[in-house]
Amino acid sequence: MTGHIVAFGEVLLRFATPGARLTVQCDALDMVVGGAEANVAAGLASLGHDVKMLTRLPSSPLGDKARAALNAAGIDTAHVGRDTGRMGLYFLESGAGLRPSSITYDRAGSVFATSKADQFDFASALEGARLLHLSGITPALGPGGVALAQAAVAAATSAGVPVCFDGNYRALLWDAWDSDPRSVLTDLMQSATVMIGNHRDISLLLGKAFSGDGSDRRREAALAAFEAFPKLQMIASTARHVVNSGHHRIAARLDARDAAHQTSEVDVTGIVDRIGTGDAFAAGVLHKWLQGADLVATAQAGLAYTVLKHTVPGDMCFLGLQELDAFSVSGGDVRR
Ligand SMILES: O=C(O)C(=O)C[C@H](O)[C@H](O)COP(=O)(O)O
Repeated sequence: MTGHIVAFGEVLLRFATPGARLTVQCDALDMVVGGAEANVAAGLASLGHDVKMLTRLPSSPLGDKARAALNAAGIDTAHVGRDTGRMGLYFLESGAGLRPSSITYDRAGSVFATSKADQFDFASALEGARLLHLSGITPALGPGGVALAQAAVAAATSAGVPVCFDGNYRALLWDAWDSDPRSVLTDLMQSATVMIGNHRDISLLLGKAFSGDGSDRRREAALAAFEAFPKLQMIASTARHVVNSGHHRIAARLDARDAAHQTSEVDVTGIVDRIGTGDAFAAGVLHKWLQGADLVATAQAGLAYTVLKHTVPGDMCFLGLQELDAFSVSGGDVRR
């Protein structure tokens, strides 16, 4: 595979309550490195792709920790800038059964969120790239984040690099400032070739509800998005039914302009960690899409990688090609 992928976005430290404890019951929290775009980068790097992370981190032990985690995942960090300032954090109170997990962000004023577009060398990171991946989290950070996301897609467009945009709607971030997510996200979507998002994300973008049932509703939404966004070639989404926090049923769906494919549903039980599973889905889909695979194989890879991620603690999925390929035949038994 020639050419690299650029992932642009904020890298975070996550502090999670161990087991299913409430925060009030904990004296220590588990720390891992995450962040939506870095999670996609880690998945793609683990699947054998050449991936560069374009971000900025504090010049501090916390920034060192984040950069070391990116390197450990096999991600190129040559375009990771460093500066004095704070690290973006989030706190995860882990759920169980019918009590969902909850997230508290502590990322305002981070080095990434306060960066200016001219502090990133978009042109050199994107030179020779096959894809820019970014998400709706960067513009949700505030007016500065909107400017960063706009600069990233403008640089990709002028370099002729296709854009993958993951809606990743985070109400907690958009609601923290006087934001207009619809106009910001619609503008960014004009540059996207691939969208990761479902009919609800499309409803938000287009200010329109889709009335049909199940698959029909998703197709109706996809066709409306293809009409609104002329560059868009593929929309990838999961259909997730939550039974409880340890048991979900998941299918993968891909919509192209002239065809669609939805996989059958997989029962995912004994969930170890749900965070980062949307990013693993994106990585699995992009992995196959970049190879020019058909909709069926691409949807299957997205499904397999997201299902596998539910078994991996932490934000990032480090499973490789062998695990991805073995997924459908192993049945979960020990490999010896
Ligand atoms: O929320 C944010 O801003 C983050 O970046 C933290 C997490 O890494 C992603 O939210 C994971 O996203 P999912 O794959 O959809 O679970």
